[in-house]
Amino acid sequence: MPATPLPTATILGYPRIGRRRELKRAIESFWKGNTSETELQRTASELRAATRAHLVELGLPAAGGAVPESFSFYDQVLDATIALGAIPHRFADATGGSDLATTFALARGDKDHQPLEMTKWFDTNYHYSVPEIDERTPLAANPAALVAQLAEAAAQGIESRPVLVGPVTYLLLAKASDDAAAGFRPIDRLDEVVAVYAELLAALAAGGAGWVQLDEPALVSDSLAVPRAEILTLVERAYATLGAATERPSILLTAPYGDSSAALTRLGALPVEAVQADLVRGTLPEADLSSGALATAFAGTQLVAGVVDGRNIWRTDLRAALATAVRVQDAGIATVIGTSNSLQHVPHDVADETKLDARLRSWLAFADQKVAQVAILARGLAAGTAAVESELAEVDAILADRQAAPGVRDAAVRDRAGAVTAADRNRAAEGDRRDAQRALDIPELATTTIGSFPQTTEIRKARAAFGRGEIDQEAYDGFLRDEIARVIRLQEEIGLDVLVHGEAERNDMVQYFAELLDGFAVTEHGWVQSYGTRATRPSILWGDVSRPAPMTVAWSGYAQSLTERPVKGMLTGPVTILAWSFVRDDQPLSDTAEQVALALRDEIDDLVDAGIKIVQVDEPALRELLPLDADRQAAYLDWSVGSFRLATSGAASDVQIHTHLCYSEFGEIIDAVDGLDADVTSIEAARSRMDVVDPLGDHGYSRGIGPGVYDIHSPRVPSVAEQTELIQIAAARIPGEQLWVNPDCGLKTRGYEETVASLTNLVQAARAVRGA
Ligand code: MET
Ligand SMILES: [Zn+2]
Repeated sequence: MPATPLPTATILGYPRIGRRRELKRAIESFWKGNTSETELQRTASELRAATRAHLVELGLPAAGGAVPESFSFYDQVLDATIALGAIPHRFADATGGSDLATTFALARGDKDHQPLEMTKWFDTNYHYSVPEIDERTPLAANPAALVAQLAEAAAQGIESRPVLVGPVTYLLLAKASDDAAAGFRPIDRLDEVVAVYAELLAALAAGGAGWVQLDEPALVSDSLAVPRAEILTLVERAYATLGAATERPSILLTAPYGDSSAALTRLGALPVEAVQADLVRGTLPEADLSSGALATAFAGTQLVAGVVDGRNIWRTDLRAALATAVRVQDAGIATVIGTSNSLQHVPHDVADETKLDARLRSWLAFADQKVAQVAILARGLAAGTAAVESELAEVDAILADRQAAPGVRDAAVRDRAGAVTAADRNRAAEGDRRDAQRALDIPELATTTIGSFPQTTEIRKARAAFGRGEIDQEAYDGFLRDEIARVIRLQEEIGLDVLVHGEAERNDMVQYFAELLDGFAVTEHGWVQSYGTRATRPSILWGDVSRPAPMTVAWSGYAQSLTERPVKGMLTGPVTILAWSFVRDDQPLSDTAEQVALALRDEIDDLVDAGIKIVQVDEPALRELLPLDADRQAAYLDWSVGSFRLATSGAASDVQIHTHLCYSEFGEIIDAVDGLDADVTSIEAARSRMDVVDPLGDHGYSRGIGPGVYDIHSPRVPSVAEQTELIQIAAARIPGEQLWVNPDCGLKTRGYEETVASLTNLVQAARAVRGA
């Protein structure tokens, strides 16, 4: 039993990067050698202290473990790797010195070591460093950082709660290292890993921790290697052991990012002191709630009701959130107000957005506002709804204002979306399109790129100068036109078949469109960590979406005017625009996607009128938004594919529609990819050495396909021989007239030298295979 119960207000985690991305700057300056490790540690420690004090100021109790210790230099999964001492053998000679040095060595690699792979964390746009585990990976508890942070907090008069990715999730997110025997699965080492967690917990208890938080989002996912029912059994096994440990803090077990309702009663029965449920994405187990089974399971266990949404930036409907928490409490369960997941996915503070429209701003809640909301709800839960009636009424009024505000609902947009018919989602038959597109005169094994060319310092400088008003529109446009002309000439010289304009005008493939569409707003400081020191600034999609004017036609049309070869128009698809923005929560995502699709449909029309014959609509986030919950996947794939088809089906048969998806694990969505009905699809494949061509071959995929032959994630230049071999692997399974030759993804993060060398080799490789 907990010595002290968890206070009734908590959050699962807070942004780590700093209000002005101080941590990013400090780390990058350390990487450059401008500051010492001691200085970096001092900055980090100051940032942590400021965060703890700020959370208390915002209403989290200083005592009792309400304040999470969720700092990370780089990534929380990597932190768990360090805490478990699970350093892959291949890094044995690369670690060194301190935990921090090891962290950066694993995250970034060096000339002799590929870094740990990075992949998306559940259905978010945050990337974690994938642990590599085999039978012999060392495991040894390393609680130093966790204990030190606890002591730091104590010195500040705050009793904080260390946060760690839990053992089951950690192992399910790991991959078997290259040294592992065939059939080895990291999860096979669960018992050993749990023993190390027990040691970590003992060290935390000795260090004075009253509570520890162990995150097990694996509990809500159907997308992991182990079926969900089995994950629950593994969690039960792990926490039976951890719960039985005598030297440990009280355990808060969390199940963020999705629906744990089917597991919640069993989780409540575990020998832990608190369990969190995401009640935004998820629901309560109604039958067990009304029968009393949930209360029985939770006897002696607190339930952290995750009623404040940690994934979006809208003010919580406090009345509804409180009602949910009250239902749990009235069932006889000790209830704590919490967030649905860590606030690491939202920016710091709405108050920083002084340039945002005041009315829009009043509807928003970033991390700080969400903490304050948690505190209000906790007061309401303790003292009754009446005690917080004025706060609830204030939110009621704000939500009503939002619903009634101009632009939130645009009759013309809604009428048009309402009139969409099935015919609007269908193009002519595939064969007819193939015939009509022969006029494009595209060779077998046609070579092309994915869209962006290197974003050079000069491009960034020009954009910044234009942003500051130092150069005018005319000068900036002239700069971009010169850049486009250069990129077109370069592609002709290299000998590519289908050209691109290079995307020099785009700061970001989503934000560019968000700035030109109605219904979006852009923030000034709304940074969210994407991975390591990288952050993105998602736009806010707040209203009905429409296109006041063409967005890309001038650039693409200009590029096409410079060459005889076809230039691909380049658009970002509806799902990706939604996935990488903060989207409205007052209507189904599918409705929002339809509006974006209609705007893109008009853009394609205008591109074609301007002489563009090939249009690529990128959907790299199609896989990312796939719900973790298997029950919700079919409906998602249906609307997401439908929105792509709505965007692209206005194109006549002689217009070739391309799409691009940059990941290779697409076996599970191959039917959906087929359903997009794009004439040509490019996908990532180089790193997996064309693994995707087998599923495609088995599937009998009949349209154009461009499996990447050039890994653009590193500056390495792939040789002609290497790219030839990859093309040959693909050509063995896919007929030449269907096969395209292209890199894995866009080139914007690459330098020119390596890009030119790699593309030159790519063209030669395609010619070699064609000639063979
Ligand atoms: C993340 S997918 C990127 C596609 C985009 N057209 C580019 O080349 O950059
Ligand atoms: Zn890509």
